[in-house]
This record gives sequence, structure tokens and C-alpha cells, in this order.
Amino acid sequence: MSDFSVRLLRPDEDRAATDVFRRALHAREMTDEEWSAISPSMQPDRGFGAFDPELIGTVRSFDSEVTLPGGGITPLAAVSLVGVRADRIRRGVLTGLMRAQFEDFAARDVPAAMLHASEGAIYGRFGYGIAARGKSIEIDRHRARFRQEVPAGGQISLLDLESTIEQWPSLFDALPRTRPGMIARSPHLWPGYEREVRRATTPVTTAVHRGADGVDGYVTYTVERAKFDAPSLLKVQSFHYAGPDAFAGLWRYLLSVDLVDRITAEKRPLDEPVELLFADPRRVTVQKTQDEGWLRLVDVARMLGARTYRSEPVVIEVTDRFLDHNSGRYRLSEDGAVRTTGPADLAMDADTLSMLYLGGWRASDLAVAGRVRATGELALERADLLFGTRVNPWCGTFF
Ligand SMILES: CC(=O)SCCNC(=O)CCNC(=O)[C@H](O)C(C)(C)COP(=O)(O)OP(=O)(O)OC[C@H]1O[C@@H](n2cnc3c(N)ncnc32)[C@H](O)[C@@H]1OP(=O)(O)O
Repeated sequence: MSDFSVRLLRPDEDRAATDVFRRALHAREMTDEEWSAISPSMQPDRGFGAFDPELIGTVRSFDSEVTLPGGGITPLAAVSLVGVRADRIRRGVLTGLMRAQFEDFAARDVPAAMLHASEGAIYGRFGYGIAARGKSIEIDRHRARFRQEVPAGGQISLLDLESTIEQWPSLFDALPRTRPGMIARSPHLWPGYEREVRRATTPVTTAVHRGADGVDGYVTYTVERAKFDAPSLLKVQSFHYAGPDAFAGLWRYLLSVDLVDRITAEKRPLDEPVELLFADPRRVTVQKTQDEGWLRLVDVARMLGARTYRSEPVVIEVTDRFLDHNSGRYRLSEDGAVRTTGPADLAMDADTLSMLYLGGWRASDLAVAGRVRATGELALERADLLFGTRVNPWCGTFF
């Protein structure tokens, strides 16, 4: 551990901290113009810096809330802008920043945190686990034909770049966040999205779907084509909808766009049945699956009590090496969660509990990987049912 101290950043230090993060990701420092566009995204009192005495590392968060299995909603810290100066890595700087951030979450009564990781080996030690996964898909547009029974969808209207930027927040906020893991978008997130789409080199279009009850979905996309007669690619940038009509209607629209050969969409929910819209499901290929949201239960007792459970009771023993007060046994049942001293059916570390929590993994699969230790098959069977959710978890928001 080297000699450094961690404290909240002052507003006049936010730009330097953002540059520390950007340099850590091998991106150049921002120009004055870029900083003035992005500075409204800095939520006050949510950035931490490590100093030795120079600024050598940083973490940030944005206030949000997350949908839980059962439909409950709880406050969430959306963690981002994590970086340590390359000449100060592997000396415990991130560990110190994480500790300060968790203490801050606890002081503000924020029971959970989520992040998108640059690398898969960084955050498990801090109790974050892969709670949601996504799939990246590609569609062969010329050969994909809709099945007859797929809903026809409603009306589509198009927004250009400026109207997209103006209407994005209200479009997103009006849609239900039904999947476990979906988060509210803080006003501090939109300046970053605006910056991204303004940097696009081809036109940004949003197709808004209107069903019987009004606007119920939208998709934002760009179309890329290297030259006039080259194959072209429609890239879905974001896609949100309230139900099957909007889902089908928006996909029907995307498949109807002229001069497009392939369509790609990244990090979609694992169980989203895009391929089942088509007569030949093989016209949709999964390019890869990857972690889509890392969750940390900062207050395990509160979070276990905030979601619902199905099936017979199970006692779990949690070992939390980073936030020891969470370690202990919890009895989970349809009636809720309580601390207990009774014998445990399953044992796991805090990061593995995060993986189970939103229903993204089955306890029996985590046992196969050695992450869950169980008294027997019956305990695993019960845990599979107990944590199981009707739909797969998905965050759906990048930050
Ligand atoms: C949410 C986001 O913003 S994701 C973006 C994260 N940022 C980046 O990827 C930028 C580039 N990387 C960095 O800035 C830094 O390497 C960080 C932030 C990932 C890690 O910072 P460090 O100060 O080096 O971490 P720290 O010294 O506290 O490491 C703690 C432990 O994690 C391990 N660790 C840290 N980074 C990594 C990594 N990238 N891969 C594997 N292990 C890692 C360390 O080896 C150490 O292990 P030990 O306790 O067994 O010795």
C-alpha cells in the first residue's frame, strides 16, 4: 500500500479527475469545448479522488434506482469513471477509493451499486458480481422474413439528431422498467449520450412507435456504409419498448429500412426472442454474450429483504471479505429475509450472491463452477426456484 489519501473531489477538480480516468483508458484529455459539453454530467459530491499529493486516481457515481425481482425499486449508485494513473497502479489505490465509496453509500443509505466493467477481473474482489448478461446479435436483413402471426405494430414516426437529443429523456422515462436490473437514468447521464451521438459520422435517427395507448417504444440507430455500393450496416444504438406490439413494430420498421444489408444490436437481454420473429430463426446470429451489469449489495440484509422469493425457504451463508458486517446467515422465504443462526443450506461469497440476486444465474450452475457450496441437491433445487425470476435481468443503460 503506497502513501495516499482519499477524499471527495471539489467541483474545480472534476475536470482533472475526468482526465485521469480518460488517460487510464488511453483516451486523450478533453478540449475546453468537450469539457463544457460534458461537465453538467458531474453530479456534485459523488466523485472521489486519491492524492499523493497529486491526483492519482478517481471513482464517481450517479444517483439512480433499480428494479428488483418482484417489482420493488430501491436506490442505487451507478458507479463510473474509475481510473488510476498508470504510474500508480497495483498499490491499493482503487481499493482505497472503493472503500471510501462504499462508506459514502452506507452513510447516504444507498443499499446497492452497479457498474459496467472494462475488464472482468477487477471488481469481484470488491463484492461486485455479474448480475446481468447481454447478447450481441446480427440479422441478415435480406433473408429475414417475419412469421405471419408476428404483430403488425402501430405507427412509426422519425426523429432527427436534434429531436432525438431533445426527446430522449422523456421517451425513456415514459417506458416501464420491467426487468430486474433496469435503472432510472439520472439527468447527469444524458450529456454523455448527447456527446456520443453528436460525434456520430453518419445520421442518427430515432424511430418512435405509437400503439393503441400512445407512444410505447423507440429505437435509435445509425447506418454505416463505407462507399456508395458497399454493404451497409444498421447499428441499433438503443432500443426500449413497453410490450410485444412495440417490440414487433420497431423490428418490422428496422427490417424495412432501404439500403441496409445487416443489422446489429449489442447487449440485448439474453431471453429477448428476436430470432422468433422470423420464419427462419437462423437469420439472427448471436455474435457474443457478455457481462452487462455488475451488481454490489452494499447492504446485504436490506437488499435481501427488498426482493421477493418463490418456493421453499433456504438459509444462505454469505462471506463478505470487503464489507464484513454483511457476513452471516440469512433465511430467505416467501415471507422475506431475516438474519438467522440456523444451519446453512448454501454458502457463497458476496460477489456470487450478487450474481444470484437478480435471477441472472441458477444456484446449481454456480455450484458446478464451485462458487456455491450446498448441503445437497435439494438445497440447490430450492435455491434455483427461490431466486428464479420470470424474465432475465438486464440493466439496459450504459454509464
Ligand atoms: C466502472 C468503470 O469505470 S470500468 C473502468 C476501469 N478502469 C480501467 O480499466 C482503466 C485502466 N486501469 C486502471 O485504471 C487501474 O488498473 C484499475 C482502476 C483497474 C485498478 O487500480 P489499482 O489501483 O491498480 O487497483 P488496486 O491496486 O487497488 O488492486 C487491487 C487488487 O486488484 C487487482 N487488480 C487491479 N486491477 C486489475 C486488473 N485490471 N486485472 C486483474 N487484477 C486487477 C490487483 O492486482 C490487486 O490484487 P491483490 O489485492 O491480489 O494484490
